[in-house]
Amino acid sequence: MSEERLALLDVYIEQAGYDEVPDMIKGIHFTVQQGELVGLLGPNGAGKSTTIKSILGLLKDFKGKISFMGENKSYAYIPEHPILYDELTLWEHMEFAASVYELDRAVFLERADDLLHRFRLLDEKHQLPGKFSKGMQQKIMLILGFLNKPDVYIVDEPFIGLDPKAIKDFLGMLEEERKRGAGILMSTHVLDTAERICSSFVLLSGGRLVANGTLQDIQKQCDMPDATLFDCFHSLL
Ligand SMILES: Nc1ncnc2c1ncn2[C@@H]1O[C@H](COP(=O)(O)OP(=O)(O)OP(=O)(O)O)[C@@H](O)[C@H]1O
Repeated sequence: MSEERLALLDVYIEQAGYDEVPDMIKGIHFTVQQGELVGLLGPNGAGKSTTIKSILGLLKDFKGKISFMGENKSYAYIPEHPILYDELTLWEHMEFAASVYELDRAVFLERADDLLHRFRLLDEKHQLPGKFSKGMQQKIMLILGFLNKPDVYIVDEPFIGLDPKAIKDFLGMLEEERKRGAGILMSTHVLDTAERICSSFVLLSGGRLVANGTLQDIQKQCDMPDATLFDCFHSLL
């Protein structure tokens, strides 16, 4: 990534956590630049979700600074577990999101149609998503996230539950958004996909930052010049 690119998200976490352990994560800083896809990696319990909660402003004892920059200073959060209203249809969810984002009606209708088509949910648009499969519900979260075309995406483990076609559609959409200039932070355990699609990585362990940089930077840090991300990950942890 070139140095002149704008940092859209600047994360500086001095410490954050929960009542019992207020410093569950500590000393974590990194940026997400325009057009960059940053993989947030680490074993179970490493602090990935806590980092995301800190960025979203959900932790009361947070110490540090989170700065969103960019044209609109807008972001979308795509959670790991779908959060849906039982009494709203898929289309009503989309209309609700559009009104929160204050999207122009014509823009909304065009994007909505495109997204429903891409994720193959056109036939289900007037149905209640409560009875949809987990993967279909996950696709709704992706659709709602992509609707606003924000500056920054924060995506928590998107691959679990999606079928291979949906993963391909999702990755295609991410690529388009990167090309548009959006920055993406994505937590995942799927290291081979992360290695293929991410431009840089933030590796956490035990609530601390273990590595931050491109695959090349991380290979250098491990002194394993041709190693895969998977091998570097295990060497560093
Ligand atoms: N609400 C909470 N209250 C207290 N401790 C919590 C809470 N949520 C998470 N933790 C603890 O914070 C630590 C980091 O958890 P976190 O969910 O951030 O890890 P993660 O890297 O996202 O893990 P996974 O890959 O399993 O999702 C863990 O030790 C966990 O037990």
